[in-house]
Order: sequence, then C-alpha cells, then structure tokens
Amino acid sequence: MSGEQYDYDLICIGGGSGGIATARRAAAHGARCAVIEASRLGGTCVNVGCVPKKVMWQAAHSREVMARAADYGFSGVAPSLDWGALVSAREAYIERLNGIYDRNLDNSGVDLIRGQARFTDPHTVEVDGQSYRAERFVIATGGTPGRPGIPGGDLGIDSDGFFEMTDRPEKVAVVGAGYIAVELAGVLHQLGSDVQLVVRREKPLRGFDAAIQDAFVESIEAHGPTLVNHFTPAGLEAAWGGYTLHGADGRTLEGLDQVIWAVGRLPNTDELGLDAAGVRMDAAGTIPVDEWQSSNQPHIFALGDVTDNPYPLTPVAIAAGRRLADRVWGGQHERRLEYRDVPTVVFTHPPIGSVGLTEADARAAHGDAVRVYETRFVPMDFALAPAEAKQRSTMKLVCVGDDERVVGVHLFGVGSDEMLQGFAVAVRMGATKHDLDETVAIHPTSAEELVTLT
Ligand SMILES: Cc1cc2nc3c(=O)[nH]c(=O)nc-3n(C[C@H](O)[C@H](O)[C@H](O)COP(=O)(O)OP(=O)(O)OC[C@H]3O[C@@H](n4cnc5c(N)ncnc54)[C@H](O)[C@@H]3O)c2cc1C
Ligand SMILES: NC(=O)c1ccc[n+]([C@@H]2O[C@H](COP(=O)([O-])OP(=O)(O)OC[C@H]3O[C@@H](n4cnc5c(N)ncnc54)[C@H](O)[C@@H]3O)[C@@H](O)[C@H]2O)c1
Repeated sequence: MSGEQYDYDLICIGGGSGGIATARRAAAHGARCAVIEASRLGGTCVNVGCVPKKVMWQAAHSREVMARAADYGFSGVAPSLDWGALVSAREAYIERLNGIYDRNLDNSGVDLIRGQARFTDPHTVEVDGQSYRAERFVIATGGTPGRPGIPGGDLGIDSDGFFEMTDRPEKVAVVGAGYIAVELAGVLHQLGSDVQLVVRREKPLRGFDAAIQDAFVESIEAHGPTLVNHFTPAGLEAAWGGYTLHGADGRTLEGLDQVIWAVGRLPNTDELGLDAAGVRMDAAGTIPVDEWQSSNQPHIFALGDVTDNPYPLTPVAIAAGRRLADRVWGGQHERRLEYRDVPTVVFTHPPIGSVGLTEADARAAHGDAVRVYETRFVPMDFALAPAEAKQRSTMKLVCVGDDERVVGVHLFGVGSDEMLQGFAVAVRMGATKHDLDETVAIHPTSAEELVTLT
C-alpha cells in the first residue's frame, strides 16, 4: 500500500506519556504523525498523576522537615498551610507543562488534533465528525480511576477528585492498598488530616517484598496514618454528620469528611470503537499486546496503561513508545522494551524503592541459590530526633547463584526515591554482591549501607 492514501504514517490516540513520546520519536525518524488528545496534554501523569502527586508529596515532606527543625535548635517554626495557595501554585506549574508539551509537539512537527477519537474502520478514526486515515496507529489512551460496585460507591472522590479538593479534609478514609492509596493517605496525614488507610487484607502493597511491606506497616503503626485492615467496604452513606463507611463484617468508620477511593484503574477503551478497528480487548477492557506492542491487528499498536502491561508507570509507557518508534520508523529491527528490572518508587513518607525480584519471587525461581542481605537502621536524618520521632530504614539485597548476582534491591527509608535509580543500572548490568562490596562507600549516607552489607 502506498503511504499516500493516508493522511498520516502514524496516529497516536492519547496525548499522555506514551502517545506523545511515540509520536515525537517517530517524527524524528521522518514519519508524518498526529496525536489526538481529548483533554489536557500530558495525560494522567502531568495533570492528575505523578506531577501533582509529587508536588503534594514535596509539600508533605517540607512539613516533615519543618517538624524536625527544633531538633537542630530552631525555634518559631510553626507552619500553617494555605491549601488554596498550594493548589494554585501546583496548577499554574501544570499549565506551564501543558504549554511545554504543546510547543514540543509543534517543534517536532507532530500535528495535534484536539477531541475524542473513535475508530470507524481499521485505518480510520473520527474526531468531531472529521475522519483521519493512517497507515499505523498507537493506542495510548491510559486509564481512569475505578470505584467499587457497592451502594454509595459513587459518593466520595477518587484520585482525580483529590486533585480538585479546595480544602484539606479534617477526617478522611482512603480506601485501597496500592500505590495511590498509600501515597494519598501519606500526604494527607503529613499535612495534618486524621487519615484512616482502609485495606481488605492484613497489609497494603501486595507484590512488594515482604520486608518492605512489614517495614511500611511498622512505620505507619508508629507514625500514622491509621491502618484499618481486614476491612472490606460494603457501602458508603452520606449524612449531615459526615460519611459512614460500612464494612462487610459490620464495622463502621463514621464522621468522615471525605472518602477517597483508590481501588484500581480502568483502561480507557469504552469509547474507542475498537470493534470497528477489529482490535481485541480482554475481559477487563485492556488491550493485550505482544512483545512488540502489537495488538491482534498488526498495524495497530498499544502501550502504557491501556494495555496488559505489568508496570503501569510513566517511564514504562515512554520507553515502550520510543522503542516502538525506533523499530518501526528508525530501522532498529530488534528494539523493544523488555518488561523486567523496572525500578519503581512509592512516594510514601519515607519513600519505598524497589527493582527486580522480591525474595519470594527469587526463591520461587531459583530455590536455594538465593541469598539475602538485609539491614535495618535509624538514618542520620533522625540523629538528633527524640526516640518517638525516629523512623527506621530497611534495605534488602536479593542475590542469586555462586557469584551472588544482585537480582533485587528493596528500600524503605529517607532518600530511597533518589537512591534507587543508580542501583537499577547496576542490577540491569548484572552487578554482583562483590561489585557492590568493591565500591567505596559514601559517608555518611544511607546509601552506603548497600555497599557495606554483610
Ligand atoms: C494519582 C496517580 C499518581 C501516579 N504517580 C506516578 C508516579 O509517581 N510515577 C509513575 O511513573 N507513574 C505514576 N502514575 C501512573 C502514570 O500516570 C501512568 O502510568 C501514565 O500516565 C500512563 O501513560 P499513558 O500514556 O499510558 O496514559 P495517560 O498518561 O493516561 O494518557 C492517556 C491520554 O489519552 C487521552 N484519551 C483517552 N481516550 C481518548 C480518546 N478516545 N481520544 C483522544 N484522547 C483520548 C486521555 O485524555 C489522556 O490524556 C500515577 C498515576 C496516578 C493516577
Ligand atoms: N509512585 C508511582 O510510581 C505511582 C503512583 C501512583 C500510581 N502508580 C501506578 O498506577 C497504578 C494504579 O494504582 P492504584 O493504586 O490505583 O492501583 P493498584 O492496582 O495498585 O491498587 C488498587 C488497590 O485497591 C484494592 N481494591 C480493589 N478493589 C477494592 C475494593 N472494592 N475495596 C477495597 N480495596 C479494593 C486492591 O486490593 C489494591 O490494593 C499502579 O499500579 C502504579 O503502577 C504509580
């Protein structure tokens, strides 16, 4: 087929992390590209995800640091938060980012089509009555917050609503045990709300190494927010005295000013006309893709949160998109994202960092060939703090084989967020425990613990 029968070589549906990265890289390889975006450029990450979340985390972290000022002899540090001012500054920053994304598309020669895209046949999408034809498509439409299918599940707010809050709720339940629940609960707790983190099982953060789960639970039990475990929400009621959250076992959480659902996200595939394109979805509405990001239609790719990707993270969507563009338009025939050793940080207080295999996964895969090194300590950040304010750090290395190749690094503690990236490089390069031991420590830091473990 000649490219001339198409308006574009590539249309990316969704102007979030994955769509923008793919289109810009494909354009750099000479492809004629468009991005279709129904809402604000930058997608979830920029508008209602990583970016505003990190601003709120930073605010909460600042509050923590100020709380420790007296340990160092400062007096008169009595912060009072103007929530409205924080939100305005945050949103102004996001608007600047929206503009930068717009200009970057323009500078890359990528057309931006504003509106909701819907396939009308395998090579055509319609936006506001106008048809656009492309040789290939990338579906990068991301996801939206889900809600539980229980009475009152439509009451309260989700993570999108969290970013719309014009004031800080005094008493709030955050329901869920994943990244979003622990992060939002942590921010609100640090900023002064009375927060209950409501989870269905014993502990939050299933899938993380057990040492990290335990360290996190121990930390919140000592410092907050309050953990309400084994609580399965069965209904939410609103009354003058506030919300009441009912548990399946008859327990109730009462007098809540706000309830935040953080119970998982749903892929944005409902309105896409995937039937008309002949693209298959799974029961959850996500688009299954192969190792090359292909859907069942060879010319229609999908990436990021709309797919069955095990790591719904911004850098993963970007990496998948850039590699796809390098392969299809850049002639780099074997280039694809390997979904392994993906580093990830959970922005709790203190943060969690994790890359590679958990101890349980390593033992399942390698049995007795696994050796684990672990340490728990109070970092110097709390050297002058009173005993009750000290927060312990936990660090764990998971090693495999006679050469003790490091296959997992799991961190909980101050600085883990910034510490992990470099160790992720080492894991990817196949570093061994000996390599870490041979690396001269940086003193006094928390990171040095990782090269002095015995
Ligand atoms: C609260 C929260 C915090 C997060 N924090 C982090 C973090 O700290 N680090 C991290 O790595 N990840 C984080 N994430 C996850 C991250 O935001 C996502 O993994 C990432 O945004 C996925 O990128 P994407 O391109 O797949 O989709 P998105 O960024 O969601 O982009 C999809 C875009 O498609 C548009 N769209 C949808 N349907 C259509 C249509 N039919 N036509 C046109 N446009 C359409 C949407 O409007 C949206 O702009 C967070 C997510 C949330 C919700
Ligand atoms: N720091 C980061 O990088 C970051 C931050 C936020 C989100 N994210 C990404 O976004 C993804 C989605 O995050 P998430 O927290 O929405 O989803 P998640 O899938 O990680 O967690 C959803 C949680 O809700 C619980 N749940 C589901 N139904 C429930 C119900 N009816 N009642 C009570 N609990 C229920 C689940 O057990 C689970 O713990 C994450 O997997 C992550 O990849 C990343």
